[in-house]
Amino acid sequence: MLITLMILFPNAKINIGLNITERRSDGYHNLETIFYPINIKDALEVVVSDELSFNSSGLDIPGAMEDNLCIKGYHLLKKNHDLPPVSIHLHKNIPIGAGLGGGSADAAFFIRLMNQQFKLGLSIDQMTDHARKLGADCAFFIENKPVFAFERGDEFEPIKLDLSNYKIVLVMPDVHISTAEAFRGIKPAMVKDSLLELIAEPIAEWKKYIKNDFEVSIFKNHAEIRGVKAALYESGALYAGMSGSGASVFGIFEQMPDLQHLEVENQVFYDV
Ligand SMILES: C[C@@](CO)(OP(=O)(O)O)[C@H](O)COP(=O)(O)OP(=O)(O)OC[C@H]1O[C@@H](n2ccc(N)nc2=O)[C@H](O)[C@@H]1O
Ligand SMILES: Nc1ncnc2c1ncn2[C@@H]1O[C@H](COP(=O)(O)OP(=O)(O)O)[C@@H](O)[C@H]1O
Repeated sequence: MLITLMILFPNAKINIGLNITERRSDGYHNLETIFYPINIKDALEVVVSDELSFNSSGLDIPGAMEDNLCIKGYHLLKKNHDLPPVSIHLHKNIPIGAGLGGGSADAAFFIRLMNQQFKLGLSIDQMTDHARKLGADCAFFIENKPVFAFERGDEFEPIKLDLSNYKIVLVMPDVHISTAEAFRGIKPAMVKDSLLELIAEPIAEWKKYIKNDFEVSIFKNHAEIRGVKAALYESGALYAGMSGSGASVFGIFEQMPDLQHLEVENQVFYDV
């Protein structure tokens, strides 16, 4: 039997700023945010097989196999394409319930992998359309480049933002927050200055203007997450903020920091 094997490495993202501007009639919210890819990765392997299967190693993924976003991606593509059964293996390394979009990244990379492997002929726009059906931030991971995102967070404008000369440190407190839970604490409000303009300011200025609307309610209920952000600023961050709906918090530094202000139970990813 011919075994066809392919492996991709889905990466996480951070949100630099997040304004939740309006409640929509479809149950979602309009928002604006900057998505920036970071270097924390899963490993996703797909092998042609006799039947569709999914298994994982690494971090435990909550939910049944059918709930996994890779399997949902398979069924979505199968509606329009003649696909063979595949066996999917995911090594999970991106923290879950962290605001890092790990599940969405897996699904988007799965679509890319299937498109390539089975020559489905899907354009970037067609893959992006498929991805946004699986989750609002899934669409970002098709192109996986820094963007200003708006509407449900699934419409994009590319931005020129390169943080490769800085050190990004990501801290994952021992708390997991679901996106739906985080939205329950939100009162949407329009903004005076768009993030698209603010992000062009020098990084050292960002802390004066750029905020994440989820922080207000999440910090009220989880003082430890607020503490992580404070510790990152005490350690010299030019900018620090919670990513997405939390619970991870990142700091952008000029040099690798000494994180002595941080509680030891937090998991730290250096230079992501
Ligand atoms: C809000 C963000 C910002 O990055 O949070 P994170 O998940 O990254 O933390 C994302 O866009 C999330 O994307 P994703 O996690 O794919 O969201 P989905 O699965 O589509 O939605 C989960 C739930 O969040 C709420 N939701 C999500 C996106 C949005 N623009 N408005 C919403 O109200 C809805 O209640 C929805 O049922
Ligand atoms: N491949 C996957 N990896 C992680 N979580 C997944 C995956 N597929 C489905 N999920 C579900 O999505 C939920 C949140 O996923 P994740 O994208 O990691 O969090 P966040 O939205 O905070 O970035 C998990 O609780 C899990 O039930």
